[in-house]
Amino acid sequence: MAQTAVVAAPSHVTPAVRLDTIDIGFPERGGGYYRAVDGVSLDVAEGEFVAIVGPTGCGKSTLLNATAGLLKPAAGTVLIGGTPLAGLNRDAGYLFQADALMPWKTAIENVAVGLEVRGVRSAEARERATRWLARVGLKAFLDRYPHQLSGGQRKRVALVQVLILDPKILLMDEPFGPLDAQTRALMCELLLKLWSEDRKAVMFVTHDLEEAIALADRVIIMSAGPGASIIGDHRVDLERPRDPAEIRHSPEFGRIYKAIWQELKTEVIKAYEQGDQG
Ligand SMILES: Nc1ncnc2c1ncn2[C@@H]1O[C@H](COP(=O)(O)OP(=O)(O)OP(=O)(O)O)[C@@H](O)[C@H]1O
Repeated sequence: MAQTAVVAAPSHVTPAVRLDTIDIGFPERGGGYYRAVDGVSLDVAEGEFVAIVGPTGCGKSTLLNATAGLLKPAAGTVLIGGTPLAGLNRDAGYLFQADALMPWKTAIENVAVGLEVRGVRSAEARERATRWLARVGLKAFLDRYPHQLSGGQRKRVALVQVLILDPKILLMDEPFGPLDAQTRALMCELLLKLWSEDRKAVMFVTHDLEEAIALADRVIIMSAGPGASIIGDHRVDLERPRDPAEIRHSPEFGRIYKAIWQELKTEVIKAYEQGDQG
């Protein structure tokens, strides 16, 4: 581990998320078993923004799925606010690469529906959805259907669809992956703005190391699978509030990037070599 590495939060503070020595695997065709992640421990403090990077197929999504309660580890425990997770994680909001907008509902309906399902009156749900959509610059697009919105606009709707439910934990899996570079930069800026107004614990999976450093308080590096584990844990001590586009030009950013990339590169090469052999 590099010098910038940090250890878990002090033991007297209950983390928002604790992955305690978890193993996760999948049955393979023909009766085998693929051990995806092996002995992973990770604490995410309340209000902390943690980015997870690692070579393709190493198990980043698998870790998020376990934290969401969508996957049960073969061994180890997922603790949410100190309580072992059983079933779905109701404290978490999940944003995937592909958004979960319903094509037959307008932007406002897509955002309000989550509140309505929780018993909020329709008029109030719509009022709150309007406020949220206005916060992300979509007040003029309330009645548009998803196919009438740009990729970036749809992503903003998807983001507020999750945030309106006020989850304590935000799980984001390559959320800006399909967007063009400029839209992606604007989404990063928007995400940091919203997060700084109401700090949630965030686990953010990305392939983009620059994005990880620009956004996060800590960057976690996973090794190549099978049996992937955490091999690096770097604190990102860049000032906040940050402009995620501007901060990339600072010398401190360059130093952090270099330290993390040195570790990550080795794993990326390993994963490619395994792919070539496979
Ligand atoms: N349902 C499943 N059944 C069998 N194998 C699976 C399943 N889900 C994931 N895997 C395997 O587990 C490993 C980890 O997958 P995962 O999607 O978590 O990786 P990742 O790091 O998120 O990948 P990427 O960066 O490419 O999105 C991969 O080898 C994948 O093929």
